[in-house]
Amino acid sequence: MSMLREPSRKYSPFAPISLPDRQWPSRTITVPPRWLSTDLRDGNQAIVDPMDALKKRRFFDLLVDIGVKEIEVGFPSAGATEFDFIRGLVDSGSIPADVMVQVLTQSRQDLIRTSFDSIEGVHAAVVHMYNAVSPAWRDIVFRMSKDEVRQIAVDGAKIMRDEAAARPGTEWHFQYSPETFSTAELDFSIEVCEAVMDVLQPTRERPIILNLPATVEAATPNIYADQIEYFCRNLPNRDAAVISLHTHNDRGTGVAAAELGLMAGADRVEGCLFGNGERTGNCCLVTVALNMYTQGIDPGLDFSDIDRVIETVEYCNELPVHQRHPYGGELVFTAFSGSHQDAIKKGFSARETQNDEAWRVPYLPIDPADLGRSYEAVIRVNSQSGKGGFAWVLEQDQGLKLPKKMQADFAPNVQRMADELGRELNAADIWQAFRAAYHVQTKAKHFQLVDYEESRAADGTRLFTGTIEVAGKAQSVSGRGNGLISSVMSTIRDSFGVELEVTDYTEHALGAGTDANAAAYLECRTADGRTIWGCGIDEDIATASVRAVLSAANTAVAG
Ligand SMILES: CC(=O)SCCNC(=O)CCNC(=O)[C@H](O)C(C)(C)COP(=O)(O)OP(=O)(O)OC[C@H]1O[C@@H](n2cnc3c(N)ncnc32)[C@H](O)[C@@H]1OP(=O)(O)O
Ligand SMILES: CC(C)C(=O)C(=O)O
Repeated sequence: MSMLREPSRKYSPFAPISLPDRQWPSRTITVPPRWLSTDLRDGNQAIVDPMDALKKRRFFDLLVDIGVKEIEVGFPSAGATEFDFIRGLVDSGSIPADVMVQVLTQSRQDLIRTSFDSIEGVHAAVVHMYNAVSPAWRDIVFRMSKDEVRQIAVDGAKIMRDEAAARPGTEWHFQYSPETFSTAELDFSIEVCEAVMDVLQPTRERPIILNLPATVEAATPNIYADQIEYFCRNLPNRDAAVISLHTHNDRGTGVAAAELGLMAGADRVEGCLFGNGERTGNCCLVTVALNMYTQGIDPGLDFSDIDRVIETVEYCNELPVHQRHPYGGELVFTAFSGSHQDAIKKGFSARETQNDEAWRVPYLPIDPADLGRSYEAVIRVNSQSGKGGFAWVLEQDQGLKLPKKMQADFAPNVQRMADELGRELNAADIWQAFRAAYHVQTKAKHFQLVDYEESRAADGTRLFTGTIEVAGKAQSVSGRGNGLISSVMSTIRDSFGVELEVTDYTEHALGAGTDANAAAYLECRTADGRTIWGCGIDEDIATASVRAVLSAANTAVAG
């Protein structure tokens, strides 16, 4: 058994929809749809251990917190766990006034009645009935003709109508799904939906929800969009229907299909958080909503603390959210590769100076902070990384803003370490390597500042007088120069024979959160023509510069 050389003998291409004047390709999404979460139903029916009441309640509360206003809470006729949970939600008054719950049922009298029983008494509810309408299901599952399949829907609709009429305490809404819509003949789907509408008599003011599922995703998403546009254009009494999308992800394009379906005229999207659901899952509501957000549209769903959402979803589904899942995955805001890191770091620096709200950071489609993510993990370092990577980590972790040329000087140390260790380098690895390379806050083999004083002579020159430990032995030393740095340079030249010429110097204050207040960086040329760097960190900026000279001197003698 293996893949066929001629797969066309087994699989046929999906026939295109004849819609030459299709409008959806030139439309854009400008308003959010109505959202329905089916996490507690389609999501729940697809996991190994369906949620118990506690998990369902935790998930329900999360959905309410996020701002979902339509929640499919289960399949009440499936069994006592489902029924009791739903009944409990209603009886405990836990359903907010602006949230409408929905329950799913097959088109069978006993199941429909049980479904009404489960939510009767709630302020408003949607009873959602389905039956499959496409050829394979008609022929194989039901062994029924088109007329008989249409009749299943009509019979169920009548039961729904009568049950609702007999239970006046709730504002009942109806939803019908021609299951397997995406693989059914379009005109037949319309015919069945029309027959259901004839029974339920929806109006513009009290519309029916017609949910058009890609129960199994079987074609490219443009085909689904054609199907939705065709359906919307040819459904009689379209104004009395809310067109809802329910896409699965068998081809990996469930989100794309939902988006194109909205462009094609739909009003509502059903799905699950992070795409849980049958087989490859349902359309991911987080992705569709945040895709809109990145186009400047408020989706009406709040993912400001996306990690909390993930935590609850993973707990309830007992499934991990993939590390590369759009917007939520642990790695989706992380760059390991050098050129990405370089561009991202420049993007963040540009934001500091531009004072501009518009988001323009290369490689990041959304500001991680909008989702409650910190910038620290945006850049991580391994053997694929470049200067921007460790420079970012040192800046985030230690507040150090290394000059570009010093980054180049330090880079080989990081690359060597990453290659040797063969793993990601964490902030502590990089900091330790930096301290070792530049003799910072470490017991240097050669020169160690103990204390010093600086005084000004009558001629304006500066006198450095201090104690420096040399290989563990304290030595009193002094030197004169035009400024503090040059007086220290003279000292180490005269006292220790280390001749350095300063070619570059920068300093900056360190942000809150570190013990030290200032960092100084010094580029020097040695007598034998080498370019070396020193770094000094101290509470006091002047002392930081002295330390930077000694750091360079240590490097010079270390060779
Ligand atoms: C695409 C979707 O996700 S649809 C939702 C699917 N979700 C679930 O099935 C989860 C909950 N389901 C359950 O707990 C059970 O399936 C129940 C309680 C609904 C029904 O259980 P049972 O009656 O024991 O079995 P089962 O689901 O296999 O029913 C099959 C029968 O229902 C018929 N049937 C299937 N779907 C429908 C429908 N939508 N409307 C009417 N009849 C249907 C089948 O043709 C079959 O009839 P047959 O026995 O004459 O061959
Ligand atoms: C019940 C329907 C909407 C369904 O879950 C599907 O077709 O995937």
